[in-house]
Amino acid sequence: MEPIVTALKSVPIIDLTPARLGSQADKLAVARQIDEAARSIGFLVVRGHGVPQEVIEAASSVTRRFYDLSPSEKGRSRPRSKGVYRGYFGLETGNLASTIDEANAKPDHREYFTLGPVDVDAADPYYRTDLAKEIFLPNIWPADPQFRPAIEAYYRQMEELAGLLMNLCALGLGLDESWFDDKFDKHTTNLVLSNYPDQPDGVMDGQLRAGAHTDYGSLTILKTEDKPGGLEVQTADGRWEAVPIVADAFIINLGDLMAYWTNDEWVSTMHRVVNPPRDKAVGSRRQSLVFFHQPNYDARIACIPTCTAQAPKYPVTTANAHLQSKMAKMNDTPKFAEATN
Ligand SMILES: O=C(O)CCC(=O)C(=O)O
Ligand SMILES: [Fe+2]
Repeated sequence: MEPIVTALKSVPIIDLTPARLGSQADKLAVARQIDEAARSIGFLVVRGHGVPQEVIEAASSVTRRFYDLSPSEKGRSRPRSKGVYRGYFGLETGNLASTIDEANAKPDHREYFTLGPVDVDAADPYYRTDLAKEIFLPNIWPADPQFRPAIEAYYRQMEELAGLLMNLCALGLGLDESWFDDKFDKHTTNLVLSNYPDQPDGVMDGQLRAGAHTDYGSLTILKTEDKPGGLEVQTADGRWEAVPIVADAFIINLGDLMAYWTNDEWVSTMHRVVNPPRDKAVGSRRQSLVFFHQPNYDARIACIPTCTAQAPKYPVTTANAHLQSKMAKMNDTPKFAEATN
């Protein structure tokens, strides 16, 4: 049976099938729907995406198995040195609301596992500079022999879907569909597997599963679960609304770089993950597979040629400079310092 679709007019559900299998005109029609969502709410739900269900299920199930391990077993996947953004980070190591400079932001009631690109060609000189070596760090893999193949397969499927979405974004913005290609051909995307545990004892005052924030990259592809205590977006008039969970679909949202590229014609929308109601706190455990599509580290982020109706608002930057400024705030927590010592 299909889960209930929460009625929410502001986050549209878009079928990608015509963009994958149809004519150029079909593709353009889908691109227009994406453009409309991107201008109004910055979130969309996509179905007909072509990602095999078994790849999603395998990635979800190894993730679940990983989070079922004891704290000390999970701790074996912790990074061994400071500054290594790979592997397992425990509860309250991250503080998403601090990335929007929220005073008094509490660390997130979430644990996560993060990995970077899975097909780096170590012989390519691009990856051999000192900066590139800091960015393309080797991934950390837990002992479960099924974990790495399932997660790598999922990562590669997300790369393909993200490529399609970026082509559609380019078309939606009136650019050649390949406009973003050379900005993502050596992308630095992190896949974050997040777990929001049950909250039998409640949480600190003001603490959330994930504090309000915008995402830092170009776009985010999210696979999550329909559980009490879920994802909310902030609408233009400041209200928080639940994002619909649709079977066989992914939630997509734009990140800051899209707002910079488009001079705010497209929105990087504020969102958060709320706590379950107290009477549903047990059994509310929720996991998310979050693909933060992030350009090449040296990609130049400047107002794109079709978005110059107003004078450019943002100084020119690079993808990595923006990411690092956000990560420094996100990881400025006592538990992050402990975890990476
Ligand atoms: O778990 C979710 O639903 C979304 C989490 C999120 O917004 C993030 O990790 O950036
Ligand atoms: Fe987010």
